[in-house]
Amino acid sequence: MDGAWYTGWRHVFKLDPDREITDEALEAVCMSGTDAIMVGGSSGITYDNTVDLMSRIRRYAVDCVLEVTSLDAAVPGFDNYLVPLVLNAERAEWLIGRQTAALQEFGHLIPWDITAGEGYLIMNGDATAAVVSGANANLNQDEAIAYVQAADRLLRLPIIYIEYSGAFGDMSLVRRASKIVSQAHVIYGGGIDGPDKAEEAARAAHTVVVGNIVYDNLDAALATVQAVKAVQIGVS
Ligand SMILES: CC(C)=CCC/C(C)=C/CC/C(C)=C/CC/C(C)=C/CC/C(C)=C/CC/C(C)=C/CC/C(C)=C/COP(=O)(O)OP(=O)(O)O
Ligand SMILES: O=P(O)(O)OC[C@@H](O)CO
Ligand SMILES: [Mg+2]
Repeated sequence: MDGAWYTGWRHVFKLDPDREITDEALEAVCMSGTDAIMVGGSSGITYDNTVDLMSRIRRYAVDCVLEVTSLDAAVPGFDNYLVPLVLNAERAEWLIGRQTAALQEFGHLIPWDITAGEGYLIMNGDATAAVVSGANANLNQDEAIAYVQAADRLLRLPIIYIEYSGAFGDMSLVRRASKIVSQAHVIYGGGIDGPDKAEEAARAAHTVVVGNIVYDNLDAALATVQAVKAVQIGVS
């Protein structure tokens, strides 16, 4: 693993431009000590709601990263950009088709030095991202690990995102993934509802992403920051 901009992240909050957040809640999230705010969502993302959320986060010093899921919402001005590729999508459209279509239109504008691809392995079939991309989440652990190895060793993607959005995942899979990668950075997200699950995930993944609980229970969300920072990943 090199010293790329994401390698120091242990804890990240993901905020959805399509959901409401008060100024007070946003301030608490941005001042929480998290390593970065990732802006992204699977549906309802527009240029206007993305610009609006970015400019509100920009009042704070925290790094602000856009996960680009729609060309319409490719907003300039973020610190970094992440482009998802769904590894276990049923159709190539979600693995590489939409991305190459975007490059034909936008390729000359992309700030490559602050942009990285992320190989999404979507393991919760009920997650919006799984439904949108038709991901085959019905994988056993060995099959899932084969995707991780393909992304790391064959495609040499810099980031592998094990996504259980809405449900807490199999930490033994995440641990195995973090242990087996040769160069990729493993991000885990899904179902973290407070410090206990955050700590468990932090022992298994390089980076832990906390999303929906920000909107459902802010205090529990804020408590995940210290929980993650207090432990080290338990793989080597
Ligand atoms: C200067 C300038 C204009 C900068 C922009 C530069 C830039 C980097 C442009 C990118 C160009 C490019 C190649 C874009 C590709 C865009 C694209 C259409 C990609 C496809 C994305 C994709 C595979 C989407 C599928 C769904 C998915 C994996 C989403 C990931 C995010 C996610 C899971 C969010 C969580 O969603 P949420 O709504 O919270 O879900 P729940 O309901 O489960 O909570
Ligand atoms: O919303 P939750 O379930 O915390 O998941 C976080 C993130 O992985 C979503 O893309
Ligand atoms: Mg969400």
